[in-house]
Amino acid sequence: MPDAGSQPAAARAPFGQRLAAAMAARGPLCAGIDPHPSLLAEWGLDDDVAGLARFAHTALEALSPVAAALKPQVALFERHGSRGLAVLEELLAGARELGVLTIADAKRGDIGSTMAAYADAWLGEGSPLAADSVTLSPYLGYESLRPAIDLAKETGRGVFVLGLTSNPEGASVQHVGGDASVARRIIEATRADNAPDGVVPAGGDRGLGPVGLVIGATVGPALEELGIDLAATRAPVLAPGYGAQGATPADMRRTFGGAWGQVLATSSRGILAAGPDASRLRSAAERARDELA
Ligand SMILES: O=c1ccn([C@@H]2O[C@H](COP(=O)(O)O)[C@@H](O)[C@H]2O)c(=O)[nH]1
Repeated sequence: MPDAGSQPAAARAPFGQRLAAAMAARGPLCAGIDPHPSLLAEWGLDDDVAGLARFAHTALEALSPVAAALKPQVALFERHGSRGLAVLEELLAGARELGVLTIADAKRGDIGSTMAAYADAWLGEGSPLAADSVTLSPYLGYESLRPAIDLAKETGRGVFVLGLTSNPEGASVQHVGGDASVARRIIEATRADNAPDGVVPAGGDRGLGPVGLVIGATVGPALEELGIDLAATRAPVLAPGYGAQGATPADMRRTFGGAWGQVLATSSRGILAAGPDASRLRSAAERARDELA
């Protein structure tokens, strides 16, 4: 595989430390790069590979200085075929050069043997699609994700496992069962993986580990209702739902309570609607970052 120009794994600090440093320096905003057909049209671009490349380049240059991380939505590159994925590779390489962390929102999940191939693609040294982290779906069981979790730890990268998603349909699977809910089991499973040297810390220690969680900003009181102690997991929390899906900073502070320091709020359409002008795009991201902080 061609080398993607990344640092050797040995020289890379653990993902949790790198993310915490980025959040301390730039605030708790992750800017989503979601080139929806409707946004391409609003930006005066064609829904083709050239339009996609222009969109990705503009978003990268405008948003990198103000976001702790960028989150390209993989599906919106995949819909352009192999040339769309080539644009994503260029975007990931550009983010590395600009020193901004990336979260490939691919939501991968499969039996362990296939999961190892997904891990190689999104987290492997020298893979052209390697990002700093990738989103994973635990529907086949948390342990089926092991190859990706282990590779993330080895390479100083991270994963974000779907816990409580922001869409209204998620509750019918994730919230059922109270204390024994799927969401609670998945979320609690991250705790052991985020414990340094296998020691599970007492609640209150906020040093972030490599295994993050996706918890929607829209889930309201679900964490409390399901008896979930997010702070004890030391998981970085990627929170979609802020912006276009309606959650406000006040909603998020109520939802995440004492775990707020772990939360990286992500917004895509809410920021991207300000394009294509790069300075307006950057201002929209700055406003989002400031109201979150
Ligand atoms: O529970 C989830 C998991 C992932 N997402 C993704 O986040 C962005 C949200 O985009 P907005 O335009 O800010 O609504 C998008 O890429 C989703 O696929 C999510 O929304 N909810």
